[in-house]
Amino acid sequence: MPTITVIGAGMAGCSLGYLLDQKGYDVTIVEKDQIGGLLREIEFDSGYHCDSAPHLLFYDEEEEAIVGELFSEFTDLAEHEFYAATYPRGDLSDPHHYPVSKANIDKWDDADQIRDELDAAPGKKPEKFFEDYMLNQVGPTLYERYNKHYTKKHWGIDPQRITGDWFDFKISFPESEQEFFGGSADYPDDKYTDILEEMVSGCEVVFDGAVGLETEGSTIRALRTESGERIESDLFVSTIDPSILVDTEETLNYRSMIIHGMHVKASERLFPDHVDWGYFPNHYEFTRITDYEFTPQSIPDDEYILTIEFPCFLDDDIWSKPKEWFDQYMMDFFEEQGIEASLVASEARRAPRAYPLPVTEEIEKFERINGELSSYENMFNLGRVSTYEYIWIKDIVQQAYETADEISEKVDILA
Ligand SMILES: O=c1ccn([C@@H]2O[C@H](COP(=O)(O)OP(=O)(O)O[C@H]3O[C@@H]([C@H](O)CO)[C@H](O)[C@H]3O)[C@@H](O)[C@H]2O)c(=O)[nH]1
Repeated sequence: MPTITVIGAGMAGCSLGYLLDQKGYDVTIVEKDQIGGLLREIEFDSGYHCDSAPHLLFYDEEEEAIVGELFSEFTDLAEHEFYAATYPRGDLSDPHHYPVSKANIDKWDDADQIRDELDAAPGKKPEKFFEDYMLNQVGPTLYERYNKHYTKKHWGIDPQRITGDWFDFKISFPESEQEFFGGSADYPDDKYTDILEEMVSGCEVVFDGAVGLETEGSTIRALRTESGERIESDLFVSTIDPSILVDTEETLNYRSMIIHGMHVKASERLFPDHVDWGYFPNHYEFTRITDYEFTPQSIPDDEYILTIEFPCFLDDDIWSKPKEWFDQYMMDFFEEQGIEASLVASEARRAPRAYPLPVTEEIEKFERINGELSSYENMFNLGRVSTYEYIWIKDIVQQAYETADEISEKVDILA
């Protein structure tokens, strides 16, 4: 039986490791940090937990049921109707619907002008860049208030340059308030960390960082690691940044995220009762606050488990701020909002490669770097970081099933 080395133990590496182990292959997973990647829960000293951002399992039940089926092998899934709000004035007493709905228009003094702009806008049509796509649908005023600054803050790039195939999937403009993805999503009863650890229980997990490849012609012979090991294998699968593995002077940029987890005691809930998270397009350095009341843990009535997301690049000052800075930033926010809050526990989780950048130059750079990797006959890749695509858990699981099948075909050819 051929040996397979999977690089990275996040959602992509763990789901593939599980599927390959089920097929009876001898799988080694090489992970430089801990199993779970970005899905790993933040564990507070107070005994509570939350994932690092809301990682919802949303999928089309007809076309994409496989993600639900995979998770159901490890946990019960609770269906939940997720609602979001947005706070364009930065004021918690003034929630607007997210997805931004036409009903929000009445909240503005210049509602008539906004309606005129909507009438004049051409409506939804395919566009290469985010700004054009949004302006077509909502006109300049709504775009400015709800999308432009949020998008700039989230990605750190001028929205005029942001491209992608995700606009239609991520952005809608309904008549009135609706659930986040226009339908319910699942959330696991068990922790993601435990689920992913169970997924790889049949694989050998080596905790070491990958640093490069040892190759011979078009074949990879071994993975080289930080500790100086050579891990030989017949087949390799990467779920990590390709610039780490190939010999290149170029580095690939990702948008990083500090996800600040907080357990607070507070005088009131931040959002309306049915709302799970809030967006802050303007005014604050963070993009989104999530309230983890929907998780299966009993949190006292006046206590809240929150994550607050601060996007940045690795060379921005904020990336290296200590956790106390984020605590203070949020305590000031609560005070400004008239909420009396005290901190029970907190942790700042840092995700250096949270999002591939949806701009032409970076995508072209990725293609140059990844070109070398994909030229090796015994290398496969999947996952958001390694394919440099803004994809979600449902897509990663789909890729894992497809990669497992491709690997089986390859094994048959090798045999
Ligand atoms: O107020 C806003 C909010 C967003 N946008 C635009 O939408 C883009 C996507 O934002 P969002 O959907 O919040 O992005 P993200 O992928 O981080 O989060 C979603 O995915 C799941 C989860 O991470 C996967 O399970 C999460 O639950 C979702 O929120 C943004 O770039 C803006 O361009 C806006 O304009 N205004």
